[in-house]
Amino acid sequence: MICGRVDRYIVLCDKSPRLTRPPIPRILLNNVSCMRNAQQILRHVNVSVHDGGALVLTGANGSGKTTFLRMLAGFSRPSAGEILWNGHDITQSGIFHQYKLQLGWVSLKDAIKDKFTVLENIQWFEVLEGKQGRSIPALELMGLARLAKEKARMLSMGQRKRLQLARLLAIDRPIWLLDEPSVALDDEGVKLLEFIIAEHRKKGGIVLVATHLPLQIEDAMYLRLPPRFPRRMTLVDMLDRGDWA
Ligand SMILES: Nc1ncnc2c1ncn2[C@@H]1O[C@H](COP(=O)(O)OP(=O)(O)OP(=O)(O)O)[C@@H](O)[C@H]1O
Repeated sequence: MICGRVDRYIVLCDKSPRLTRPPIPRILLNNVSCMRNAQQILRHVNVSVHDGGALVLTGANGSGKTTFLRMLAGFSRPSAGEILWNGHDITQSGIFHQYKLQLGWVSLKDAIKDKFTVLENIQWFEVLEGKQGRSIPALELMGLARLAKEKARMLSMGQRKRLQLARLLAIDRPIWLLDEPSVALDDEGVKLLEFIIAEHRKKGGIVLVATHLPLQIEDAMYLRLPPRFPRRMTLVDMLDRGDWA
C-alpha cells in the first residue's frame, strides 16, 4: 500500500517499511531550450511522460509546437538541456538508434506515395518494419478498406490523413508524435483518432500531440507554449495604459 511520497521516493507501509524509487519517466525533457536561426523558439521546457501518458501542445502559430515535436523526433537538437528516454540522452548516437525505432510520426507532410495504392502505402512501411498482417485491419478501422486498391493520388485530404493514421496503427510503435493529426478529418475521423489514441495509451503507449483543434484525450497533460513574438502594442493599448493622458 502506498502511504505517501517523500521527495523522490515512495514510502511503502508494511511491517518492514522500505523505500522504493519511482519508475524513471519514459520521456523526460530537462530544462530544454531550442534555437532556430539564432532565435530562441523554446525556453526551459520541463516535461515528464510515463507509459500510457499523453501530452497536448497548444499555442499560437509559430509558438514552437512543431519544433518541439521535431526535437523529440531527433530532427533537431536542443540548444540547452537534455531529452532523456529511459534516462538516456537521445542525442547520443547509440541511444538514438534504439530510440528512433520507438517513434510513430504523423505530420502535415504525409509521406504518402501517390503512385502506390492505398494498401501499398502501408504495406511498404510494414515490410520495412519486418511486420505483417496489420495493414488491412488498420485500413478497415480507419474506414479506408474499400479504397485499398485505389491509387493514393485519388484520396481526399481527409482520406490521406486517415491513411497516415492507418499507417501509424500498422507500424505499431510505442511513442506517437502527432502534429495536427485532426486537420482535414471529419467528425467521425476525429472520433476515430480519439479512439485510437485512447486504445494506444491503454497498451502503455505514449502520445504527444500538437493541435489547434480540441481533442478529447482523457487525463492528458497540457503545455501551452507562449507566443514567440509579443503582440505589437496598438494605439488602443497605449490609450488603455494612459500613455496619452
Ligand atoms: N526550418 C526552420 N528554420 C528556421 N526557423 C524555423 C524553421 N522552422 C520553423 N522555424 C521558426 O520556428 C518558429 C516556430 O515554428 P513551429 O513550426 O515550431 O511553430 P508552430 O507552433 O508549430 O506553428 P503552427 O501553429 O503555425 O504550426 C517559427 O516561427 C519559425 O520562425
